[in-house]
Amino acid sequence: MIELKKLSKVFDTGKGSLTAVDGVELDIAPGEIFGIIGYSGAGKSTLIRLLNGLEKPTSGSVVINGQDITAINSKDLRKARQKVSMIFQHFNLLWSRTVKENIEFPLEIAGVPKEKRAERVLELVELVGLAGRENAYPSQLSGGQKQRVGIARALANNPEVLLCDEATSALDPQTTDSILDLLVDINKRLGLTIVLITHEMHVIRKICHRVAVMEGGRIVELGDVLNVFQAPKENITKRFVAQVTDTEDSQETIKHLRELYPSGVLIKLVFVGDQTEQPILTKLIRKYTVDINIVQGNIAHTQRGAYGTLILQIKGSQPEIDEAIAFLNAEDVQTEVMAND
Ligand SMILES: Nc1ncnc2c1ncn2[C@@H]1O[C@H](COP(=O)(O)OP(=O)(O)OP(=O)(O)O)[C@@H](O)[C@H]1O
Repeated sequence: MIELKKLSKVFDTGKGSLTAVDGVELDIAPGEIFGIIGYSGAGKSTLIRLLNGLEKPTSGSVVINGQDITAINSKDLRKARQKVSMIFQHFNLLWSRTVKENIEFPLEIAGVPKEKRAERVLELVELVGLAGRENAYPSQLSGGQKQRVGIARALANNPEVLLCDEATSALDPQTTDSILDLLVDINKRLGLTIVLITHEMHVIRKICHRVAVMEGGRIVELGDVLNVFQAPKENITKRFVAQVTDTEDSQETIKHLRELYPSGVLIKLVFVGDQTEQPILTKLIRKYTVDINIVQGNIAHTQRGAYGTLILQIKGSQPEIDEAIAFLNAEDVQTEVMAND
């Protein structure tokens, strides 16, 4: 669906050149919700602007549905852009137009006849849950409602790809969740491919199937969301995962837990998918003569299944503890001893 090949963008800043996107190779499948996460300056916005042809690459190509959008003339590019639409952090609505008129705008530009436009606007208003608010002006809407207008407008010309540029960053947590639910719903109902950029791991966790982590213009880690949560490789990815799971493995945290739980073994367990629903700890306690304290726990649900971490204090004789850990590993629970007395 989307193929990025050796994609680079170098800006001439006056003080020298700056590589914002550096040799990115990426394939995004049709119907996928793909997230790109990175801190400010990582190159996410530049990458997304390259994806919709707003920015021309210095080298490499962007192929969408077999068409290289970096190698076509401006007329064809305009056409290709209709297949790729976008929603923005600050909504970018026309303030002097009502909800209905904002949604109608891209249809007018595409030359859709008036009657057809009215029909389509009605459908879109229903789809994004704005029925009854058609004649309101953006200034009369909440942030979440404004983004719903943005989504309806982006879907007006039946795009194949929806790009989301920090689409929920200006919203409160509850509204963020409702907009993310709407995106998942649209993805399922319309089979739309969604590519989003964000600096919030919560967004990736909640709706993405796969994630790429960007740093210094490069993709430094890429994978299925559940795998990345379970076993982040790069330090930057670990920091993003910690945003959501809350079980930071920093020396500071371990020291603090050790002070609170000074004896026995402190062990971190990682459960994935179906395991999160199994009574593994019950089995463990029945089988081995060890005492267990639950020190910290967390479960996160992703589009690819659940992911949980648990920190336990296990007390008992060393051979019993070793056997208990071997049992957990045999049950495919990932374990990591954080401290041992
Ligand atoms: N038009 C431009 N001219 C010069 N430098 C640019 C331009 N656009 C972006 N940059 C630089 O490219 C780098 C990547 O910026 P980009 O906006 O893509 O990052 P980002 O990950 O989206 O960060 P943010 O979330 O802060 O926008 C930054 O160092 C930025 O200053």
